[in-house]
Amino acid sequence: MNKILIIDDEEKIRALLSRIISLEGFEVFQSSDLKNAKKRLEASEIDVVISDVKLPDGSGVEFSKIIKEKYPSTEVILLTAYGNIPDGVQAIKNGAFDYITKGDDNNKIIPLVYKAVEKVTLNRRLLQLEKQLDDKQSFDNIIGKSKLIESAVNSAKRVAVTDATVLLTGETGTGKEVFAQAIHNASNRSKQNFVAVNCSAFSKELLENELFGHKAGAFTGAMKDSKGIFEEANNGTVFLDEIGEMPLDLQAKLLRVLESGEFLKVGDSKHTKVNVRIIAATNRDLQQEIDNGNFREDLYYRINIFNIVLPPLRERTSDIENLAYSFLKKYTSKIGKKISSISSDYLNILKQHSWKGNIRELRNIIERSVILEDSLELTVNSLPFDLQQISIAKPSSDKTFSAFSMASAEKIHIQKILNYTKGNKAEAARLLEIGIATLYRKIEEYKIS
Ligand SMILES: Nc1ncnc2c1ncn2[C@@H]1O[C@H](COP(=O)(O)OP(=O)(O)OP(=O)(O)O)[C@@H](O)[C@H]1O
Repeated sequence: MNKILIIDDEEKIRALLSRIISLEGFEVFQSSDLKNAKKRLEASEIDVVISDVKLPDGSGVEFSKIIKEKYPSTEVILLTAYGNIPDGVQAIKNGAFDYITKGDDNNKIIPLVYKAVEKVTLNRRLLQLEKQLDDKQSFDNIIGKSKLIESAVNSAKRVAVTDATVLLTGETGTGKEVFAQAIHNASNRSKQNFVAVNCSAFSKELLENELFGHKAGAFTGAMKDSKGIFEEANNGTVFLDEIGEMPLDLQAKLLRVLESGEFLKVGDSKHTKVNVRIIAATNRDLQQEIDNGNFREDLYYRINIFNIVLPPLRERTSDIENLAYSFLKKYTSKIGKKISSISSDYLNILKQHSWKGNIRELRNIIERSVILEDSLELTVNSLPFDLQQISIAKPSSDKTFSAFSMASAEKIHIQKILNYTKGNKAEAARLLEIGIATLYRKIEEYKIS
């Protein structure tokens, strides 16, 4: 339901406008001043603001500028006083959609609100398309030269040009969505929509509505027919992320779409037919989910026609440096910093970390470092504290040992005790229950300063 905010300090005008606008099926919010209006705008996505010019805490004309800067998709209609055209003109210069004269143009309000709402829908669609262009993924953007990733890319390229259903499996952040988009963009459907839905992000009812859409009157608030993702993506690709989380009865409906291309919108009695390619992804073991009774076996065989396994980052550490440099380039240009290299200590730590969040985690760590780093090189200091701890155990040039060896554990322990005793070696030897000569020998061996 579209949301309209009315800002006017005259209660009668607010109530009148609110009544006629809500009768059209819009959700209306009211505010008597700019302070509360700002709070309302922050609380939920408002489509159209109808604002008086003279308000107790400022001018509606100035406020339209602020709204357009902060919420570019929202449209503003100004209510100007009779004969005060300059206010209206200035408001339009500030980005307002239009203005109407208070009390004089009541019959113009509803048509104008409809036009403004239509413009908001266009604004949002445009923003979404711009975002898609920005994020346009192709196989060229997939970074990695390791055997595992190269084999995944080769399989994906080969299946892209067919119309086969693809199942992408891999831990979170391994690039399943990136691969899905690259497959779509390399397919014959690339000029059509690619629509992604995360099956774990909705309740059963909402997911059904999201996927299949609804007929007007299907439930309270369903004022108009609405298209679901399958209709939006007609002739294109639907990406079903986290398919393992889909409720069982929706799985049955999905199976029907896969088999016949048909589905029922919520509240509809007629089937809708579409032509979509499905790419599904999961980080779950679907075989296990079948055994546990959470996933339909027939659906599994229908989607598991071509499976591509995306490797976790810890199994392709040779790609970490390239990925890190590519994120460094991205974030230095975004944030406007001139950091051009990454220290070898920093890279060593990246190679030893376990990367449970995979590439997404690596991307976030580099972004954080670029923000925090004061020098022209990414250094260990800009890493989160838990990663910095790995540096204590980094391989030394004279004597190499892994982060998990007894030697490195011993070195870390001795270092901690010496820190605790503030460098007092006799006290440290006592706490470590070793002789002072042994402690000196170990300090030298491990090059502890
Ligand atoms: N090979 C790659 N090269 C460059 N960037 C990548 C690569 N793979 C993934 N990324 C980046 O990593 C982040 C996570 O990728 P993506 O969302 O595709 O992962 P996912 O497996 O779908 O995660 P989830 O299971 O949590 O949905 C994105 O920012 C993406 O751009």
